Amino acid sequence: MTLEQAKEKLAKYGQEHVLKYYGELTEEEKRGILDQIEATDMSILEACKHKEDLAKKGVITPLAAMQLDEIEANRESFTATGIEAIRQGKVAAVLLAGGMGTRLGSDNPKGMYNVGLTHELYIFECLINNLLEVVHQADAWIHLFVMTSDKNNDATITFLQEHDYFGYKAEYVHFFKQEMAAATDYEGKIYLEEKGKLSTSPNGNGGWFISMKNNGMLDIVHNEGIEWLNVFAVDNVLQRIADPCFIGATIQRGCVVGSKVVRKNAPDEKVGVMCLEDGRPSIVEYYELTDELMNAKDEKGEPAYNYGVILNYLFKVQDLEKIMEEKMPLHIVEKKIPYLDENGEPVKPETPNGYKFESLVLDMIHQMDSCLPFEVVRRKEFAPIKNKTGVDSVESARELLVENGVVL
Ligand SMILES: CC(=O)N[C@H]1[C@@H](OP(=O)(O)O)O[C@H](CO)[C@@H](O)[C@@H]1O
Repeated sequence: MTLEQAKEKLAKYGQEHVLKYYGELTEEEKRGILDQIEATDMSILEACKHKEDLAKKGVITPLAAMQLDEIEANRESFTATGIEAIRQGKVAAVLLAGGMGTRLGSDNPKGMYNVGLTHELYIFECLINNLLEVVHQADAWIHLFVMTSDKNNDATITFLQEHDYFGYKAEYVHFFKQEMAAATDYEGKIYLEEKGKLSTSPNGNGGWFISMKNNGMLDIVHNEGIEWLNVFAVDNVLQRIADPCFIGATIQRGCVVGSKVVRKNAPDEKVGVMCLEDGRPSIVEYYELTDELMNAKDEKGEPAYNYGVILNYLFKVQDLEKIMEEKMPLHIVEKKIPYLDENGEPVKPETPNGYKFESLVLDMIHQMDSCLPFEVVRRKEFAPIKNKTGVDSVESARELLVENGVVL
């Protein structure tokens, strides 16, 4: 993009200020900021002007989950169907690993965090071990796509290479980067992180499939005949990946998405809840859950929205391709964004000072025609590591790993 073109684009969105220091930049920095301006989707920034409308949901009603007793009664048959699909190469896994271990006090990618006590045991290693169990059970390799971000791509690739992918077969591991979105002040003006660099952050986990497409991953998907993608988050060290029983249940029920859920342990637990929205499957994220929904009861007096998602979804590729062109809802999140003050000095704010813009994977569920909420046993499959200590932490995950026979 030329300087003239950049100016034109910026003028359209009222963002001319980002070129304030352009005259002081080296040739390389000039190229850098022009490239960034070209790559940034600025239309989304308009969203802060009608922020209130963004999170508006339709009419929410309960959606029943397939519960543990029903799953147990059909385990053999579901598992056989799942194993068959895996052997035919129809299933791949997608690890969402664009995040950093910041909240765990680390500057590394989150997956590089060591949860071991007497020996090294990294988050990535736990996940790969879990997937390897299925590889052995099915006696077939499963393609693993790893989504990184600008912030952690090189470190992630080097780390996994250095550790020989923890025993995974290298040809079956593919990396792709998630895209970045600009971060702004409360007026929707993009911050500068450096004189020649816009402030950006990863665009949320909802961009995973588009990023796969933009990075050529769908060629692999098509060439290999992959029909199902099991998307999962880096932080849950206990989760079963490409779980044959879950795959088989989703296929047998004729659903285009499966979503692993746990029974919530408290009305305000920080998990998205499965529901119907205007009659279609949907998820209300915990920070958007109203008190009314939180406390609603069904006819048996049980909480009506009692199933929380653990961020482990099985999507049918064909249906993902159908919705690819549809616009996803935007979520605006308040955040601490490092910026340059009016004198061009870098500032690291202590409190939130602006917005970042994200699309969320859970919104894709609402774009799908059918979804099977599939209950799993919390203490066997849900040990998310969000913090260092307390709820959903390194400590609680260690306890659960030990309980499940993992030596730390
Ligand atoms: C946007 C998104 O996918 N949010 C997920 C994700 O939330 P966190 O904010 O990362 O804790 O993980 C939760 C499970 O640990 C899940 O319940 C929730 O829906």
